[in-house]
Amino acid sequence: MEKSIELNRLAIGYRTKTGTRVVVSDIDADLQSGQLTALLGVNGVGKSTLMRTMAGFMKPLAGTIRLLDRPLEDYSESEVAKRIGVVLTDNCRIVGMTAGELVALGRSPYTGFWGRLQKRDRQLVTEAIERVGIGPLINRELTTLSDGERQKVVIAKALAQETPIIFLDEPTAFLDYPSKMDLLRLLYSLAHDTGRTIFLSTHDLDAILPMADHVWLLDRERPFCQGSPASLHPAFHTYFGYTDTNNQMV
Ligand SMILES: Nc1ncnc2c1ncn2[C@@H]1O[C@H](COP(=O)(O)OP(=O)(O)OP(=O)(O)O)[C@@H](O)[C@H]1O
Repeated sequence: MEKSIELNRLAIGYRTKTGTRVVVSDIDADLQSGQLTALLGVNGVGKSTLMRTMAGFMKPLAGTIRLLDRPLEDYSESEVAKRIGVVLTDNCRIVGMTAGELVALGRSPYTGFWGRLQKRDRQLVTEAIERVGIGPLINRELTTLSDGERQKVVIAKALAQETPIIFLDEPTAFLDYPSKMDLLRLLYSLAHDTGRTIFLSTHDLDAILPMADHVWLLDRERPFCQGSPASLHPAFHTYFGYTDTNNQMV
């Protein structure tokens, strides 16, 4: 296992016309390859902001981010796209595009947006489609799919992108229970069998805690903390009123 991302004294938030809005500060943490790390916290605490900042979509307010042992700001956008695949909650609805075409766009960091797919690109797209089980959907237009179906397509696109690191913002949000568990098993096996770094945010404690190798906790009142699910178990109760018998969610 290696550190794939390292945060030092990171502060995240927004620069607005009236000033700076700090969402979270003093984050010291790292993500390891071969592990599934879960980012937990109540609504509005800063999970998406953190993920967007770590993916280079937003600038940190302070502190540093290192990606594969180099400062994140030293990478170009396309260099980051070859290293981090990002699945956000926007749940992509591009009019006129089929599911298969969206998955194929996962290869665009290598081919350019309009680039032709080579044999290996097509093979990776096919493998991603099979792995997520969306074969029957590939000729359907994205706008005709259910939220859960579209979510799986976006995840297949991230797999086709073949990055060593994958970020997913609430990937289980639209999924029914069997699909949720299938997806978490898939992400766990991507981490453990292929050595990828998987980093996902979720409110679904019961589903994620048995699967996660590591947990990051964001809270408005308390400093950032991280650890194994077992070591943080008392904190889940303090932070979220969670017990593992009543199916409460964060
Ligand atoms: N563009 C923006 N400008 C200013 N503040 C913002 C902006 N986007 C989000 N925020 C604020 O930043 C804080 C963190 O939001 P964020 O979306 O990161 O939370 P979250 O933990 O992902 O929430 P949820 O679980 O509801 O998705 C919130 O208070 C939100 O209102």
